[in-house]
Amino acid sequence: MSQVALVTGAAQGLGLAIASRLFAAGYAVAITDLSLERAQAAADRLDPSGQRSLALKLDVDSKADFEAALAAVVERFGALHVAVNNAAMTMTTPVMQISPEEFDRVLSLNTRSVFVGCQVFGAHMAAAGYGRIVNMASLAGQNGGTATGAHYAASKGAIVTLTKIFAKELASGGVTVNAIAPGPIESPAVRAAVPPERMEGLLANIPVKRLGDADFLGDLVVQLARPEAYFTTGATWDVNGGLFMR
Ligand SMILES: NC(=O)C1=CN([C@@H]2O[C@H](COP(=O)(O)OP(=O)(O)OC[C@H]3O[C@@H](n4cnc5c(N)ncnc54)[C@H](O)[C@@H]3O)[C@@H](O)[C@H]2O)C=CC1
Ligand SMILES: CC(C)c1ccc(C(=O)O)c(O)c1O
Repeated sequence: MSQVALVTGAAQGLGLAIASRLFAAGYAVAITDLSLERAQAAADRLDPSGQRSLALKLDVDSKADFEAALAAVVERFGALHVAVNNAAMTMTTPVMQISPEEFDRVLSLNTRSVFVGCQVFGAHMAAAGYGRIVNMASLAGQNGGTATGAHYAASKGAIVTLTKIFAKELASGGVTVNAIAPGPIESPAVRAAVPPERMEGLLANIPVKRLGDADFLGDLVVQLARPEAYFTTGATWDVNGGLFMR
């Protein structure tokens, strides 16, 4: 039986790249997203036979959706070994104009979702005595991001802290919890956020002068998901072309 992974926000972008690399590494993969149709379309492209994939609706704002997705994965594949809390939203509003409601919305979708995902998936994994959780943070959570993304940056910084807390809590259950903090990665979201005329300026600021590679992030998840990766937990893996160094 294959090892089993679940990725949130996996219908496109980095989540899809991560799901694809896990699938290529032999995992059975649950591709989850806000829209079941988009998750199903991504799963159909990845795995036309449907033998090692499962498309699910999982709105990360809903704890019930996490619980239902876990139950569906266990029913179909028998277990869940790897969970990637990837889904998030961005909003761009000058920091002094962000309303409390907008702040709450971003923190709920980006941070509370990771908290709930670690609780729900972590409890299942710890009961089984084994698991791997990877949380998607961001360079913005390390360096403060931009003046129009204060809530986004704060939401991602909090993921780094939550990752350490759950790593300690779940270690005795054989579960590791790590975060990845990417800088700008070649992806639909970066292409949408950075118009062509601003791309040169962005690249000029990156020490390696290139965008990051989404498949590399997927391969990093595959490495962190290996049983042999038991000794890295609570860590945040920077993938940012030199934009932030500890
Ligand atoms: N693209 C980049 O360069 C960077 C991305 N990141 C992080 O990587 C992750 C993925 O980013 P991208 O692929 O660029 O984003 P994206 O916007 O292309 O994809 C996000 C996916 O999440 C889904 N989603 C949105 N709300 C959801 C909800 N409530 N429940 C479930 N799914 C939902 C969307 O439908 C979409 O499929 C995010 O956590 C983001 O903050 C971090 C640093 C850089
Ligand atoms: C694709 C989005 C807008 C994006 C771009 C850059 C960063 C970063 O450098 O930290 C992000 O976190 C993003 O989400």
